[in-house]
Amino acid sequence: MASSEEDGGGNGAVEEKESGKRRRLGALATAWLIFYNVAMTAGWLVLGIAMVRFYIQKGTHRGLFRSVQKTLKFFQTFALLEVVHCAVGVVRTSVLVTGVQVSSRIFMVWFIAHSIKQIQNEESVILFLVVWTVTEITRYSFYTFNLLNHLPYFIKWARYNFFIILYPAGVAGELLTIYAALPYVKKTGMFSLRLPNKYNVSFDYYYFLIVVMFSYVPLFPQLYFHMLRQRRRVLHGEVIVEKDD
Ligand SMILES: CCCCCCCCCCCCC[C@@H](O)CC(=O)SCCNC(=O)CCNC(=O)[C@H](O)C(C)(C)COP(=O)(O)OP(=O)(O)OC[C@H]1O[C@@H](n2cnc3c(N)ncnc32)[C@H](O)[C@@H]1OP(=O)(O)O
Repeated sequence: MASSEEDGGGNGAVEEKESGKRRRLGALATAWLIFYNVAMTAGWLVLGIAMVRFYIQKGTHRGLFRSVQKTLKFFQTFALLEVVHCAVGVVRTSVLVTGVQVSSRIFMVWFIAHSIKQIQNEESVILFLVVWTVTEITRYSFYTFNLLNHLPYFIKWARYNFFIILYPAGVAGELLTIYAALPYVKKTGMFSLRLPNKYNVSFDYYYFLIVVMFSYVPLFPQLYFHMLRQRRRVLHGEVIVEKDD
């Protein structure tokens, strides 16, 4: 059942502050954000439906990534605009938090799943694909309805509760996928630069991937706690003082 904010889902002072912010956001920026969020909701919905149809028709996850990869690559890469939105001040979100979130996704899509065909049928790939899809359908529909000032409470609730389980599940899917890629990367030496070479620099993608895996340890809790703070602010009306980047 959908009840809107106006039905009493929110808190008076917070709503007044929100609508003040919204007024300051120019009409053009709002129109762009509505277009962007509708397009992204539609894109991730198409991806979700394609995954369900694939699984029903084939009865296996093997080949699923291959069949949806074009849609995934397009919409996940399009999400780079989110960093631009923060940077130019169209949305009031930290460039750093959004940048880490988006760059880790882009990295997974292009430098892992796209580049290493041998791991595309891993269950962990399906795990992060399903998790991302549920997250993004919820998140972009939340932004869309919010901008239209008709936010059904269950979408708001889903946006600020699903992540509690989905975030660790997505991270598990991503880390297991990188882990599965390690033997192939080590064997082939892909994306690596060995000495001697004319630039006199060496780079080992295998060790780079290990560093990326370890970087989840300090970075993921920051994103998770950021979302927990947003949850308290939006669902319980707590005033949170955020540090500027
Ligand atoms: C080069 C190699 C790099 C490797 C790096 C390795 C390190 C990796 C560590 C990190 C791991 C991340 C793994 C991740 O991929 C796993 C998953 O995603 S699993 C799925 C679960 N995930 C989630 O639920 C999080 C999804 N992501 C997000 O929600 C955002 O990206 C995040 C930036 C985290 C959210 O923060 P934000 O502050 O934006 O939250 P809000 O939604 O509350 O928004 C704040 C205000 O901004 C307004 N806003 C934001 N975006 C829009 C938009 N598109 N349209 C309109 N309005 C927008 C929003 O309404 C809020 O406004 P207000 O303050 O007025 O209420």
